[in-house]
Order: sequence, then C-alpha cells, then structure tokens
Amino acid sequence: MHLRNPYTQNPPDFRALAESYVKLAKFLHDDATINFTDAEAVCALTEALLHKDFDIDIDLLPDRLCPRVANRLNYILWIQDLLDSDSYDFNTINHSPPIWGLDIGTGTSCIYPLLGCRLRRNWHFIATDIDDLAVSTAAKVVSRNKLTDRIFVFKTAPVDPFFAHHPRGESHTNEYFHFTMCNPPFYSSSADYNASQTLKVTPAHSFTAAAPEEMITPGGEVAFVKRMINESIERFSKDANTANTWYTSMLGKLDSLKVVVSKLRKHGISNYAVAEFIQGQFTRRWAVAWRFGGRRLVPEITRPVEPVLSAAVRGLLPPATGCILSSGHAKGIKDNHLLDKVLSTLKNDFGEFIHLEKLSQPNSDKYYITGYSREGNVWSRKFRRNKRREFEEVDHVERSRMPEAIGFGFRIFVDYSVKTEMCQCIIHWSYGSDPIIFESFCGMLKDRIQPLVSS
Ligand SMILES: C[S@@+](CC[C@H](N)C(=O)[O-])C[C@H]1O[C@@H](n2cnc3c(N)ncnc32)[C@H](O)[C@@H]1O
Repeated sequence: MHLRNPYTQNPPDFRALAESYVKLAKFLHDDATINFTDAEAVCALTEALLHKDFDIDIDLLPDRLCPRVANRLNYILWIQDLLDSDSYDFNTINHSPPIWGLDIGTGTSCIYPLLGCRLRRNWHFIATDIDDLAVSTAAKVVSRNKLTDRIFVFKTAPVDPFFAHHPRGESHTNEYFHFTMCNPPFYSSSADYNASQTLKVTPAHSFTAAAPEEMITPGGEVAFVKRMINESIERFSKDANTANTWYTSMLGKLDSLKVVVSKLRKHGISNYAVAEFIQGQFTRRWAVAWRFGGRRLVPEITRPVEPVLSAAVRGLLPPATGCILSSGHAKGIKDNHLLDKVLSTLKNDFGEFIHLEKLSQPNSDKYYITGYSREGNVWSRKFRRNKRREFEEVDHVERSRMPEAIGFGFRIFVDYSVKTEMCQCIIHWSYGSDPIIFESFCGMLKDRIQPLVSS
C-alpha cells in the first residue's frame, strides 16, 4: 500500500462502520466481518468507508464495478506525490489552485474525482466515459456530493481522442491538465477475462461484479495505454505547453507494465515513474506515469525504498534522480556549515555557468543548494570556452528567473546526524533530459565534495 494510505496501519473496524452506516449492519457476520463474495455486502462496506472516512455520499450499483477504497486511494496518493515533487523546488512555479486532472473511464462511481477532490481542495476534474450509465450515474453522484463546480462529467465515444476534453475554454479553468489518470478495462475479450478467472489458484476471497464494458476493451489494457502514449506524444508535438502534464494509468498485470515501460523507453521518454501497490495477500496493481518536460521527480519516487518493490518492477524503474556525493564520519560538523563550504566550492568552480542559490527547505530550518544552467554538461572545458561570452551577456536577473528555460538543474542537501556523527551530502536531479549528464555531473562532484566532509 502507499505509505500515506490510512488503511495501512488502521484496517477498518467493521462494527464501528456498521454503527455509523446502518445499511452495512445486515451484512455483518460474527459482528466483525462481511462475506466478501456477496456483491451487495461489498458495496455496502465501500459506501460505509466512503461515507465515514471521506464524507462521500454514494449508492453503488451491485452489478457494476465496486471500487475498493484502499486500492483507489493508493493511486490518488501517488499522483499527489508526482505533483508535490514539482512544487518542492523551482520556487518560481506557482502551485496554488486550481489543479486540473482528467479521469478517463470514470465509471458509475466516479471514484477518483470524488476522492481526489475530498483529499485536496484545489483539485478539479474532467471525468469521461463511453458508457451511458456510467456518465449519468457519475453526474448524479457529483451533484449529490455538491461538487458540480469541480467535477465535470462528459460522455465520449471509443474513437474519440482521450485528451480532447481538456478544460480549455472554461472561463475558470487552467488550459492544461496537470495530470491524467485511468483505470482501463483489463481484458481484451470475454475469453481472455474468463481464462483469467479460471487461472486464479487462490480461492475467491473477494468477488468482483462488473459489466463487460468495464472489464473488456479491444487489445486489453496494453492497447489502451499504448494508445494513450501515442496520443500524448502527438499532443506534445503539437503543443509544447503540455510538457508538464503527468500522463498516468493503473495496470492490472505486471506483463502489461513491462510492455508499457518498454514502449516509453523506445520513444526516448526517460521521465517516467512506476509504482507497485500490494493489497493484502492476493492483489497487486501497478501504476505508470510519464511526461515530456524536464522537471524530474524526487528520488523517493523514482527509486522508492519503501514499500519494497518486487525484483521484476525494480528492473523497470526510470533513471535515478538522486546520488550520495559523500558520506562519512564528521564529528561536530554542522550541516549548514558544510552546505556553505559546498556552495563556495561550487561557486568557485562553476559560478560563471551555473546559477547557484542557498534556499530554505520547506517547513524546516534547514537549507539546500539549488543550481541550474541553460544547458547540460556546463562543467566540460569545451563548453566553458564556447559559452563564456554568451553567458556573460545574460544579466543576473534573467538568469535567476529562467527555470523554464534551463537545460540542467539540481539540488544539494547535507544531512548530519548528531547521534551517529555521520554526514551525508546528497544531490537530486531536478531538471534535464539526459540521465548521462546527471551521472557525469555526480561523478565530477564526488571528487570535489568528499574532501570537504573528511577535512
Ligand atoms: C475498469 S473501469 C474503471 C472505472 C473506475 N474508474 C474505477 O476505477 O472503478 C473502466 C471504465 O472505462 C470506460 N471506458 C472504456 N473505454 C473507454 C474510452 N475509450 N474512453 C473513456 N472511457 C472508457 C468503461 O466504460 C469503464 O467505465
């Protein structure tokens, strides 16, 4: 589960839920559980959770897909992580409201827009579906929860471009999506769906009622997401302003994730992320996200330490965006003091070509160094020779306001533990398109920074 998922540490107390949501009471067994193979009972439990924990008022349809709350939350929390990763640095970027998301295939429950809006007050959604019942039911639940000014439901056709219903034109909206999300139909045919059911070796711990149009699409989830990748590339080629949109999707099979990541890599899209959500003993889901712009994700997302990923998923991770530049025993050293030494070394060696600043870390009394340059590889001799004159012509004010025009950006942090007296200097890659440039920058910095820690 996602680390911030509230159900990780606190599984639902069914008895308390039934007290707060009477409809659940009749499905309670032994006062403490429900029969998970009974679709009506699972719907009542889901409604109770949404009601109690998220103030969402909904009547789920027992013959339609019943969204498992913990599972849907994992995906929403991960998207929050992707967006928050941007707002850490690039202090000129304004991440205040509104944030716009597109939910492709919102279903009868409209679950992602509802959860997303309840968790973040500045989130807004366009929600689409090709199914009449999904569109009408979703629109009703949005209105029932008084979210008609933040969630807009549209009917689309299977052949319509996925990203056509963007908020442009709405007077109160931003022109571009900050993110798109989707829980696509998994299977390519009824035969494929039936085969997957027979293959299940575990007993049916939980029953999934669903209409065929919710579970089946030509080519299955792989074809669906491949189409999304193609359309996102086309969209970016026509409009560079879409560079910072996070395109994302859930995937129900690990094999699908492998195919999707391989397609991203084939198209040279290195700015992507993958996640694995493990739910109980039997359910695993994966998520993938990609974008075209240069803003890079924090290492906690590109290389998560927790939750521990399976070996197969580790092989699919994007290029690293973090590196330890130096680590050592540094008795009595203060982290800000070391950061100043690092800053003056960097200024001395690269100050002409890299804009360097010491900034305070959000919600902390600690500092970090932010650095960016118009181009990558500015530390090579050849670059310096060619660019010195050109760079001098750009005045300082312009340099300090140019994060959107940069080619390479990074942040440097120093962490000192009083208890262990160990000190670490860490670099995060914050901007750029070429992982090799980041690697080579790290290699070069290690030689310069290690002596500062040990001296
Ligand atoms: C697996 S369900 C997901 C429903 C909901 N988002 C959830 O997670 O519970 C997939 C949904 O995608 C819709 N769908 C299928 N093809 C679509 C398309 N081309 N555009 C938009 N929605 C589509 C289906 O009608 C269905 O409601």
